[in-house]
Amino acid sequence: MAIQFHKRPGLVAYITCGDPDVDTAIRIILAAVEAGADVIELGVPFSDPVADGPVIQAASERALHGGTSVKDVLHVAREVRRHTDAGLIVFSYMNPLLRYGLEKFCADAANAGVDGVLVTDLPVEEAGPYLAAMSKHNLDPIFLVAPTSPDARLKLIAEHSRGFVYAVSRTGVTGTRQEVASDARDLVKRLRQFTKLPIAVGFGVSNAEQFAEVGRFADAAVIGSAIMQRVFDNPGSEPEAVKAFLRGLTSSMKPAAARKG
Ligand SMILES: O=P(O)(O)OC[C@@H](O)[C@@H](O)c1c[nH]c2ccccc12
Repeated sequence: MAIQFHKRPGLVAYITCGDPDVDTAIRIILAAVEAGADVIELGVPFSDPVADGPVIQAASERALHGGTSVKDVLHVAREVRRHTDAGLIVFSYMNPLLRYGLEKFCADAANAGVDGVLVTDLPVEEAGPYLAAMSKHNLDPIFLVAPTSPDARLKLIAEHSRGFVYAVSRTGVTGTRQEVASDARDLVKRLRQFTKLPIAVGFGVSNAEQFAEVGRFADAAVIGSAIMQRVFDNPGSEPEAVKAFLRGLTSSMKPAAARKG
């Protein structure tokens, strides 16, 4: 098990664990994998999700309302891992992980079959103890870079990243957009100077055209809000709806030389 992209662009699917409930989230994730997702971001719902747009905020609220905890997210990982080798990333704010206990979290995540972790609000400059715990348990630390990150910061992040690097196509919050920001292309180019790891681009990728466009300049595209919108719009048939949507994106993609993280 490792983070690996099989097509170009690779597909990273963000899924809030626990929306509408934990068991359905497991089925949604497996449906996304069947539709071609290489990596799943297992979203830990959090009460103060400052970087999230309205769709993912609402998904988080529903998941919290159902009582979804870090422990549940690790249960999701363990169940999903029984059926697939897809890359599994826990996607969280720092607070829930600290409450769980950082060392215990890393041990339990590795044991559940998780490959990597992305903490949205942890700057690499403050990540010492986190990086040590991650490395001890052989987990890949994934970081976000933004168009506003200066080169020195891109370099630092590249040095501490494993698996892939997540390039946010613009500043602001997550959510669907009309077009993929041209900033994203420049950012990928700048980041490429500092790393050979795959680069995934996210924020505002919501249809087949944008997905293909990202593939022209990056290794993978992240899709979040467009998936969680399908979950919300299709009560009772969430996995089927997500699968149909993602198949529409991946069906025209070509196999690429596999790029290992
Ligand atoms: O929703 P979008 O625009 O498709 O972007 C992916 C994004 O949602 C997902 O990766 C994500 C969820 N929460 C975040 C917080 C910060 C950065 C990124 C994220």
